[in-house]
Amino acid sequence: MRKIGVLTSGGDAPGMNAAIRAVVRKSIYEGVEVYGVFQGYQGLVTDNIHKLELGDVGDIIQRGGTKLYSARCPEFIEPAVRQKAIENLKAKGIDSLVVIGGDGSYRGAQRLDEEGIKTIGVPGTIDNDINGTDYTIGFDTALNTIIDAVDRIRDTATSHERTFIIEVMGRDAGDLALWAGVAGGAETILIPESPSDMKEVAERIESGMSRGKKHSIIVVAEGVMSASQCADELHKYINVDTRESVLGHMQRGGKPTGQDRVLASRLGAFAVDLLLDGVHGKAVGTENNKLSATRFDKVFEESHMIDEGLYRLSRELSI
Ligand SMILES: Nc1ncnc2c1ncn2[C@@H]1O[C@H](COP(=O)(O)OP(=O)(O)O)[C@@H](O)[C@H]1O
Ligand SMILES: O=P(O)(O)OC[C@H]1O[C@](O)(COP(=O)(O)O)[C@@H](O)[C@@H]1O
Ligand SMILES: [Mg+2]
Repeated sequence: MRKIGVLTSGGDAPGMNAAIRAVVRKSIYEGVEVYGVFQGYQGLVTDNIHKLELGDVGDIIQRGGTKLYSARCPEFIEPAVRQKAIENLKAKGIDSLVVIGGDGSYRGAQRLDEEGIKTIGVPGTIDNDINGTDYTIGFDTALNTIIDAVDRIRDTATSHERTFIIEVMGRDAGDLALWAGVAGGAETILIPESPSDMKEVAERIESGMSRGKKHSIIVVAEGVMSASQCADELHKYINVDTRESVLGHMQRGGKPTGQDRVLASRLGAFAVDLLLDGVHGKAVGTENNKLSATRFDKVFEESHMIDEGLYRLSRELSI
């Protein structure tokens, strides 16, 4: 009988639990034993690996975070450390692994696959910074959390006639900032993929003020600069009353949206299907809403791109 392991790694993302549930239930449905690795790659190394049953993943589809816990395990880049992980898996007869995580986790997954554990990656990160999928699990939930925050901040921005600078997560990617900025009607969106000139930002705010506009919302991706740096930069060109809001980890938690639950369920089950068909060394995703699988080396070939058309639109709609 084949045995499949499953782990979550890197930053937790809403919908990871739904993905774990899908991997576990689909494996058992197919007559395969499934093992949960607790604490990501760290748990592989410390042998924190336990058999899971149907009931172990009951009542989690609606929960944020990850029942298997997550970790960042920098030492996993060392071949000797990974060897220990592989020995732990093989000792339990586990030859296949589903890694639910982000781009960093995929690097570890690729290494494990090359070193003899048949591995499939499932994209779980709020950042939406992975090639080979239209969306990552957790992005939609984080996006909606940010939109809610922007809407609330807008009330105060309007009432007090202030400029608000809202810093959002995304690591080196601007997707969360771009999508939340468009959906929240931000006047300015600053993303790493398209460097902005702060003088021009100040001029746009000034031109809005000359038309009678009294408040302004700037959404800045953490990959560009912090909210306080952004305020300092802005004040070099314009004298406006600013307030900064760093949304932080509230963006990462919370109940997954329907989109994220469905995406996670589809991708988790697909990962099991692929392993049972003998496919490995790939990451699953959806492209144009169809299930897809992309070799890890292809996923890493190019850096993640934002939707240029959406960025252009954001500029056109926020004059
Ligand atoms: N080059 C690499 N080789 C092996 N493992 C890696 C590599 N890069 C990252 N990892 C593992 O993946 C983990 C998660 O990566 P990280 O970038 O923190 O999060 P995410 O997977 O969400 O992007 C790291 O803590 C490390 O254990
Ligand atoms: O929780 P930490 O370790 O402070 O990390 C913060 C980072 O994690 C994220 O929330 C998610 O990133 P990953 O999915 O790559 O782990 C980033 O947006 C952010 O930069
Ligand atoms: Mg990442």
